[in-house]
Amino acid sequence: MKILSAQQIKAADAYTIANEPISSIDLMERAASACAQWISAHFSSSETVHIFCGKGNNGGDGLAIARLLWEQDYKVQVYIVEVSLHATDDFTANLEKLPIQPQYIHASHEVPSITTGIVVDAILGTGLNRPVEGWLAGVFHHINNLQQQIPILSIDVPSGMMIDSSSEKSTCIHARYTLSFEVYKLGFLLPENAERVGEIVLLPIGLHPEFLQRESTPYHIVDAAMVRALYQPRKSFAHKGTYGHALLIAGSYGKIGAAVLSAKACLRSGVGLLTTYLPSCGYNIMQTSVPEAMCITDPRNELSMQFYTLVQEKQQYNTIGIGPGLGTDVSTAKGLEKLLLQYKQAMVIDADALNIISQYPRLLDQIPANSILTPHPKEFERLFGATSNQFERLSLLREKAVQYKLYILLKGKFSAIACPDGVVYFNSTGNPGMATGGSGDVLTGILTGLLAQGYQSKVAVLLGAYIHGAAGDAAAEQLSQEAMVAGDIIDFLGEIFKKLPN
Ligand SMILES: NC(=O)C1=CN([C@@H]2O[C@H](COP(=O)(O)OP(=O)(O)OC[C@H]3O[C@@H](n4cnc5c(N)ncnc54)[C@H](OP(=O)(O)O)[C@@H]3O)[C@@H](O)[C@H]2O)[C@H](O)CC1
Ligand SMILES: [K+]
Repeated sequence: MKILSAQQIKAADAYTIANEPISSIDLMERAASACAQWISAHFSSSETVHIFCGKGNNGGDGLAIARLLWEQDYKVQVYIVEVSLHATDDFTANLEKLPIQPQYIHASHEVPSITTGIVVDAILGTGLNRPVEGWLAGVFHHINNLQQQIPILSIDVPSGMMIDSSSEKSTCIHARYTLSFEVYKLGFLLPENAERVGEIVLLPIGLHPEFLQRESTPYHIVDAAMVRALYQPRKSFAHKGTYGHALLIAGSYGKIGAAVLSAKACLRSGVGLLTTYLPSCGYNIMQTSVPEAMCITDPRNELSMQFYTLVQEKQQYNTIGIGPGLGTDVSTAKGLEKLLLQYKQAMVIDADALNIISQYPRLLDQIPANSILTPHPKEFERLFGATSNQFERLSLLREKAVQYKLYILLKGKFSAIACPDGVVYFNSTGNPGMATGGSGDVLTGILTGLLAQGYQSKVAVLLGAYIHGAAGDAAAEQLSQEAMVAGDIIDFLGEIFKKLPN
């Protein structure tokens, strides 16, 4: 699914009006009725609905929602926040049709104290063109300070939030739900806005499919439909050689668990054969807990230069996953450098392997093209430097993926996957229960398994990120976000793979 900018959404609006064709006021009515329907499906008509409207089209939506809910016997209060002198035509048309008397607000102290019901925020939408400050910021603070039990529903966008740039300097409404039209907005997907958007509900409003199809954007969402199209069912005449041989280089004294989790996830993702390369202290643990994996050990407790020799001698590995629990010992760093000089196929690089690379940045140039890097935000910062906000970090992510011809998966609620062509995909699965030790090791295992069995890097990283999050969602559903651990993600992989065929 495409993510459009504010400008593109405006163009989609205009294209729909001209080519469906539909009048602008009827398109607003369609948007408002989608919201009113959602509200009536989720809140009883005994609730008073307090609707705050600006004077643009977002406010117009609010007025139309007010009328539609009033017609369904909701008690409705409308407050018009005088954000500007100018009102749009569709706002004015809906004001004329409003069956109740609105109250006007020109100062923050005029916000009523609301103790029951629900609040609808239709003050500002995608037309925001500067940070919210002054008395309007005061109005937003008043609304945000309403008692916790009063849900705030933002229409299209939480008022005050920029959708294409950072809103750190803007005062924003903090919504419990954002009822947004047709497409995800980029700002929703970045952590700086997590507290502002709340739960995102996408409501289709019939924007013209032709426009949505032909418009190009560097930002996309990985959804179930995309993943089903990427998935390749196994061939009926397959043998274990058909699905590749992966090498997983992982573990150090005290962190063999990371290697075990990664190895299990790799095997549960369909790899034909797996060899793990571990420090000798991990041998018994790996052979006992993952009997399906072959095991080669390094005599030291840290993985040393010897692992490069091993790869050099045995070129049969279809891919290599390196990093989980590895440690950053100097001998390991030397081994990694030698490995990068020798091995030229796409590989998966995670955790301490990334930390080593950030200590020796020259190694970035040695990483085979189309490899997959999976940093969390701190690792990303160590690798590529700090940025002043998350939109800038996103630009840097794209820039580095293009520069080094890599797939870089920046972990987060919506993990951002930047590709060598500069396109970014946001994963839509996963939950906070996955913020637990070992989740990343599981992801490395899945990605290594998919790459080894012949998926192209792009497919492997999109499919892998989605499956990882979906298995985490299934685990949380059954066990709770609190009680689930990383190993549970592996246990639910099968359930997700079963759902993939079209
Ligand atoms: N295609 C769709 O998805 C549809 C969207 N609809 C709704 O329309 C809004 C966008 O409406 P628009 O009129 O373009 O913009 P807003 O309502 O968000 O803003 C209106 C004016 O507010 C002023 N403004 C901007 N920033 C600030 C600020 N920081 N402080 C105060 N005022 C501000 C600005 O006017 P100025 O003259 O003051 O510059 C804006 O013009 C979209 O979000 C949907 O809700 C349609 O209803 C259906 C189709
Ligand atoms: K809004």
